[in-house]
Amino acid sequence: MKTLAFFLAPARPDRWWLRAGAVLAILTLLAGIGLLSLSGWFITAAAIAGAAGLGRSFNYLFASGGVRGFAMARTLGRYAERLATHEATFRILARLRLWVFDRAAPLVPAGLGGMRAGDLLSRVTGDVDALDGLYLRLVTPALSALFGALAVVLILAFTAPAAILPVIGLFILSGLGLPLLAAKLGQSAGESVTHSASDTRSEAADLIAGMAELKAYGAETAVLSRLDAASDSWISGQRQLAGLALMNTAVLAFAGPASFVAGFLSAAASGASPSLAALAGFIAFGLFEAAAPLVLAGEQYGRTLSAAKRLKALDDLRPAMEEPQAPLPLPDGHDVVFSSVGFTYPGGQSRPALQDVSFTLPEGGRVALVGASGSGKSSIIRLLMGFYAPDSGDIRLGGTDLAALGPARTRERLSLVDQRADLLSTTVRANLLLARPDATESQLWQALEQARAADFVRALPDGLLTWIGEEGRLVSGGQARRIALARAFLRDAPVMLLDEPTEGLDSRTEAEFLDALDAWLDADKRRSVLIVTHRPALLARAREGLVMEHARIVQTGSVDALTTEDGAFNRLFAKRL
Ligand SMILES: Nc1ncnc2c1ncn2[C@@H]1O[C@H](COP(=O)(O)OP(=O)(O)OP(=O)(O)O)[C@@H](O)[C@H]1O
Repeated sequence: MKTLAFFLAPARPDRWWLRAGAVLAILTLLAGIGLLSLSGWFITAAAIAGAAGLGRSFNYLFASGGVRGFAMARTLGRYAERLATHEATFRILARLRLWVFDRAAPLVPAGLGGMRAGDLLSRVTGDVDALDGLYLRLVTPALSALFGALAVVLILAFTAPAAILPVIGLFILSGLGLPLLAAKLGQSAGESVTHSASDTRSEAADLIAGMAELKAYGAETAVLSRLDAASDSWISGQRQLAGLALMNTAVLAFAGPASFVAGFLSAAASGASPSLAALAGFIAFGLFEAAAPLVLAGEQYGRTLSAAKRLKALDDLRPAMEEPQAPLPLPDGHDVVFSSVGFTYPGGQSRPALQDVSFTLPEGGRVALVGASGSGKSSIIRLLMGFYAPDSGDIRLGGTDLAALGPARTRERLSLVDQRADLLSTTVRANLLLARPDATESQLWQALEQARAADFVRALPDGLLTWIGEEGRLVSGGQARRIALARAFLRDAPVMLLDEPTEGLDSRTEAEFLDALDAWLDADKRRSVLIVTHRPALLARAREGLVMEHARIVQTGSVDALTTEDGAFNRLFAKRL
């Protein structure tokens, strides 16, 4: 219950829609009770009056007007209630989706807190949707059932008091007992539906993302069989819930008339006239309408609760580096200083990724970071980008500790291009605008010119508006890298971080990429670059070199000096340069 209560808070901004929905639901229920009881009483009384020959003295007009009034109120009320509650629910769910995204986004650089991408997708879609059970089927129907029951007690107190106990007793059984039973019986099936839906999406996402590799190794059968198992379990959970729904429908179909009989007989037994006994019976039958949505809420309870738990779990995950409460303003300078930085990946091997790492990337500096695979080069970039926080030592930008600036502010001064050149599956233009949403057309073309990408973008079928495919698969690796570089130029942050940016490119494309970079650096002498590389061509463009071995910086100096010294650098590069 605490978990569900947590999700009432996001409903606050739409509380007036919910309240309007609840009031309309109560009015609709009362109109339904009025319609059934008045028409039941009217028919019985008219029949008795007719049989006794009192037809003319009976007030048909009053009763038939009332029946029409209630019928119209009920129809209009139901329509307006659906509008209000659905409006509220869709607004709340839209806000919840953003809430999930806001919780997940800071986790992304450090790996989604152990979640799979499909699992996150399932939380944003299926789990958020399942919470409609809370707003639509639990809160409003429970309120209307409560008020409906109170109104019925009041009416019966004046008409057939003896019927109060059996009618309310039966209503408690069907409106509280049955939903609780349904919740108990449906809990494990509901949980299974939530989890297996997520597993199915995760397996499907993995299958699609890795289709080429899986096909190449003939390994798709294993993933397909996991997908089959997850989807079988999803279907079986849904089948159990459908079975439960069927059973509840049957019980409800029996309980409705039973309420009528209980109301009628108890009123008649206490000496009420046949028309008043019929009134009591139909009141009980009308009130019974409020029980059905509660039973549905009970059926869905397991699913709603497990979805709420999975969403709440996101709130408990903390990003590896949190934003400070009050981030300091960005300093004027942007020299980067690592001082005795130590870092071990959370949940990774206990071996540190960085140990006692100290170096400076001064304004205007061009520093290459080299070292064997796994020595810790990319970890330096990840810490500087604020994806993780150092365990010891500190990192400063323009003299201010990154912890005090926070990752978001720090990144305003940094641009990152790595070998994956992460491009979104959208147009060239939209990819560029990520770096500067208000960039003009001419600024976009200028950045493309700078990155030596303008010619091929012009030659694309729709130019800037060409869709570049999933993760940029419809452009070549070199073109994708140059679009990413143009994006970094457009951002115009003074510190450029390049992680193996030309890996996999031929030497001509690599030279074009580096010429573009050189021209950008030369245009403002305060611009600096840190290049992680194994490639001699990139080293030639750097002035300083840092050599890493086993998580430590073991050698520093100008690239020329490093090539002549007998040390770690030469062990890595001497043969290649
Ligand atoms: N997300 C992670 N979780 C746990 N350990 C990690 C993670 N990323 C890297 N490591 C470990 O940290 C160490 C340094 O990795 P890092 O990626 O910084 O090396 P690198 O020098 O950039 O290697 P490469 O040249 O192959 O990219 C390695 O031992 C690696 O296994």
